[in-house]
Amino acid sequence: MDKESYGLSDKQLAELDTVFASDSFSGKRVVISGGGSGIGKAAAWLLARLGAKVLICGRSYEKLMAAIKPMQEMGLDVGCKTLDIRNPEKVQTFFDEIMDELGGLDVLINNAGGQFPQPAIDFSPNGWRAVIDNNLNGTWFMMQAAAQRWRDAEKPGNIINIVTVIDRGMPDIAHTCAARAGVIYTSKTVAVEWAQYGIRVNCIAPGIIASEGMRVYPQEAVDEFPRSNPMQRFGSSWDIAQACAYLGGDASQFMTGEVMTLDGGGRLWGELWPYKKPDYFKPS
Ligand SMILES: CCCCCCC/C=C/C(=O)SCCNC(=O)CCNC(=O)[C@H](O)C(C)(C)COP(=O)(O)OP(=O)(O)OC[C@H]1O[C@@H](n2cnc3c(N)ncnc32)[C@H](O)[C@@H]1OP(=O)(O)O
Ligand SMILES: NC(=O)C1=CN([C@@H]2O[C@H](COP(=O)(O)OP(=O)(O)OC[C@H]3O[C@@H](n4cnc5c(N)ncnc54)[C@H](OP(=O)(O)O)[C@@H]3O)[C@@H](O)[C@H]2O)C=CC1
Repeated sequence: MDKESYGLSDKQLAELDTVFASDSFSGKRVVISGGGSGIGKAAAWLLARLGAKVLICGRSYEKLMAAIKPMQEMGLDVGCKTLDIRNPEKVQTFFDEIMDELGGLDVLINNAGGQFPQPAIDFSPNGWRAVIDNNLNGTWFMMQAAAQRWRDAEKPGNIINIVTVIDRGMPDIAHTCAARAGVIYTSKTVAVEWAQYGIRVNCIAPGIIASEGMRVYPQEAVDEFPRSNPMQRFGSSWDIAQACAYLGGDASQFMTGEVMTLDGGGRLWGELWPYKKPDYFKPS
C-alpha cells in the first residue's frame, strides 16, 4: 500500500468499535500533544467519544483546526491550542492557560514526537539535538509542568508517554532510541517520586502503526515494515488509542511506572530498518 494513504479517516474514527463504556471518561479533562494527526488524533476521538473534555496541541494551527472540526460537528467536547513542546516557557504558559480553561486536568498524553531515519554514523550534531529535544526534553517539560500543578493543587494526575519499542535498539533511529530510553527511565523514576502526590506515570510503546507518521520513511522501507513482526502486519492508531483509554482510566488505577507494548510481537522476532537494510545483512 502507498504510505501516503496510511491513517484512519474521520468517518472511521467516529464509528470504530471500542470495548470501553460510552461514559467511562465523563467528567475527565484530557490533554493530548500531537493530537492533530495519527495516534494522537485517534486518542482524541476515542476519549472524547467516551465523554472526556479533550484539548489537543501541536505546532500547526491549521492542522489542529482541521482535526477538531469533524469532532466538534459530532458534538464532542474538543478544543485545541498551538504549542511547541520544546519551548519550556511556552509549555508553562500553556499549562497556566489550560488549567484555567479546562478547570483542571486529569490525564496528560505526551504523544508529540518523531524522528527522521538515518544511519547513526551520519547524524549531524543538530539532527541529533533536534530529535533529543523533541522527544526527551519536550516530553519532560510537559510532564514536569503538569505534575507541578497537580502537586500545588493537591489533585491526582495521570501521565501517559508514547515512546517506541527500544528493547533491542533500532538501527537507523539511534537518536530516538536514546531519547525514548530517557523518557522510559524518567517515567519509572518519577512514578515513584510522584506516587505521594497521587500522580501515575506510564508509557505506551507502539510497534509499526499505519499512521500519517509513516510518510517520513522511504516507501521501500515501509513496504518491508509488516514483515518485522510475527503478525506480519501494521497495527492501527485505534489500537494505541484503546491502550490510552485503559491507562488513562480507572481500570489501571494500580498501575504506574510500566511500559505497555503493542507491537504484534515485534520485539521478540523480526528486524526493522526504517531507512535501508545494508547489503551486509542481506542473505548472500
Ligand atoms: C518496533 C517498531 C518500532 C517502529 C519505529 C519505526 C517507526 C516509527 C514511526 C514513527 O515514529 S512515525 C512518527 C513520525 N513522525 C515524525 O517523525 C514527525 C516529526 N518529526 C519531525 O518533526 C522531525 O523529524 C524532527 C527531527 C524532530 C525535526 O524537527 P525540526 O523541525 O527541528 O527539524 P529541522 O530544523 O528541519 O532539522 C534539524 C536537524 O535535523 C536534520 N534532519 C531533519 N530531517 C532529516 C532527515 N530526513 N535526514 C537527515 N537529517 C535530517 C536537519 O538537517 C537539521 O540538521 P542540520 O542540517 O542543521 O545539521
Ligand atoms: N506510527 C508509528 O509506527 C509509531 C509512532 N510512534 C510515536 O507515536 C507518536 C505519534 O506518532 P504518529 O501519530 O504515528 O505520527 P505523526 O507524525 O502523525 O504525529 C506526531 C505529532 O506530533 C506533533 N509534534 C511533533 N513535534 C512537535 C512539537 N515539537 N511540539 C508539538 N507537537 C509536535 C506533530 O504535529 P505538528 O508537526 O503539527 O507539530 C504530529 O501531530 C510519536 O511520538 C511517534 O514517534 C512510536 C512508534 C511507532
